[in-house]
Amino acid sequence: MSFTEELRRGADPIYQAIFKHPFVRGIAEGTLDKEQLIHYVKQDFEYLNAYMRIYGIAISKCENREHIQMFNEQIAFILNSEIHPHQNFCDRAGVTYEELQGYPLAPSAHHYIQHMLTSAYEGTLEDILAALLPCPWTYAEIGERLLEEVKPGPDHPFYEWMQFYGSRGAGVTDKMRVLLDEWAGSLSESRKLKLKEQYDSSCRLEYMFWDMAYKLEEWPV
Ligand SMILES: Cc1ncc(C[n+]2csc(CCO)c2C)c(N)n1
Repeated sequence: MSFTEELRRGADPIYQAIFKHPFVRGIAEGTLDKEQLIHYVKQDFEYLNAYMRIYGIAISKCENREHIQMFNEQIAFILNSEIHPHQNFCDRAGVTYEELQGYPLAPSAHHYIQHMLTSAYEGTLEDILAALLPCPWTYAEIGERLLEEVKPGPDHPFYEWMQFYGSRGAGVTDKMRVLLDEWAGSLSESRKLKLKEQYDSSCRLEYMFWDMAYKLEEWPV
């Protein structure tokens, strides 16, 4: 089994909890409230800004152009394409995308971003990939499962969202996995354990991000 297969298998209980989460079920069933969609997009807009900055830190640690290009392409993809699923949520909530931009981070989004930033500033490229990987991997699996289960037509309120994440194949997930598997091959068991901790934390924080949006989580004071 490859290193990233081991990571995925070890985190399976978290993946299963994400698939069952009421926000994800709400996408399948088209039952999310306007406020929940708005909270998600406000927080995710900031999350994606942070994600691009972390790609930038990763670029600063790259030793060849092939790797620089991969991270650079991913930044461009976030800027130009990841706006489509957000637009789907905005349309359903009856708001413009622009009015949801520039809000402060809620606790779980804050925690997730801090976790990725710590990996990026303190770690190596392997640490960064381990912390970034659950983002595309969980969304690709959610999208594929929802397309398979719901088989949405264009009249489903979250048709575009499901098409976007469910039909791109493994894409960036595979690119990150190939690199991480290659690099992890020469690492000690204790370093691999550290990478697993980075990966598992991001999986848990993916769960928390859905939960934050569903419960409209804010700082209590
Ligand atoms: C909390 C959260 N997690 C994952 C994604 C999905 N996503 C964000 S960037 C990206 C591509 C990485 O190059 C993917 C798949 C999201 N939008 N929000």
